[in-house]
Amino acid sequence: MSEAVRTDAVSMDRVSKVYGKGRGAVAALREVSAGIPRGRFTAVMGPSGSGKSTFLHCAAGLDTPTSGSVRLGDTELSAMNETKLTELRRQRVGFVFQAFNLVSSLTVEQNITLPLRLARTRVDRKWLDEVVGRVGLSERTGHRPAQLSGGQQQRVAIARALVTRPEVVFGDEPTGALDTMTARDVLALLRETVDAMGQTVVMVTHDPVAASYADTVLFLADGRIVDTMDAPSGGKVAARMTRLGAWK
Ligand SMILES: Nc1ncnc2c1ncn2[C@@H]1O[C@H](COP(=O)(O)OP(=O)(O)OP(=O)(O)O)[C@@H](O)[C@H]1O
Repeated sequence: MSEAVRTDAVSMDRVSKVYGKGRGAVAALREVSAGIPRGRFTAVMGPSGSGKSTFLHCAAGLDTPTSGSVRLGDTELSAMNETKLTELRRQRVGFVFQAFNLVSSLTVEQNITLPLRLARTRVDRKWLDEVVGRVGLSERTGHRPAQLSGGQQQRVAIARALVTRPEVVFGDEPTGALDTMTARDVLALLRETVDAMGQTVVMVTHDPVAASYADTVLFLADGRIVDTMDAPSGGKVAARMTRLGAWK
């Protein structure tokens, strides 16, 4: 394997994030160091308030750490200003959130290609067709979001995240608003983007079964990574979460 292939998609080195100042200050991340391997599916779990969203936001350049270093590939994010970070988020990463965040007046295809238009990038028709086919929406490209089920809307959001060929897709509770069966379909799709397309995916979740779709689970507690688990099963993840006091 070449050096370039082995490097992490995201590396975090002693990342701390403190919200607020003085006595009201909250340390959301405390000297977190982690590598997100390329072409793998990583889940981030932990009790409520443990810092999962903050971890994801710092890793994705949506939030700036108070101290420490975050690198996307070879690019150091902490040195970038907001304009450069916006550009980087548009071009190099994709996002899937719990709320699908689709534009209701646009068709499925227009929603999917929106990041390209914002970045003034040409639509690669072949790639668009592949992405749309992969998420199973080829027959729906002219529909509006309101004409789709929740699961289909999240598929549109996943296609929109993939269309720019991002280095990493970040998901913040991407199945949080979906029923169990639909959630499994969406998780299987994320898994497939890793296995069939070589995509790197990082996902924050509360759900041990969702985490079991990942290759590796990072466990956060009180702003620190306290454990990692490879080849997770729902049962093993749930047991670990119970030991962290997540479900008292
Ligand atoms: N903008 C903010 N201002 C002040 N405190 C914040 C802010 N965002 C997060 N926090 C605090 O930082 C800590 C970590 O929050 P974070 O949202 O990262 O946790 P989480 O593990 O994602 O939680 P949950 O599972 O409940 O969504 C919490 O104590 C939270 O209250």
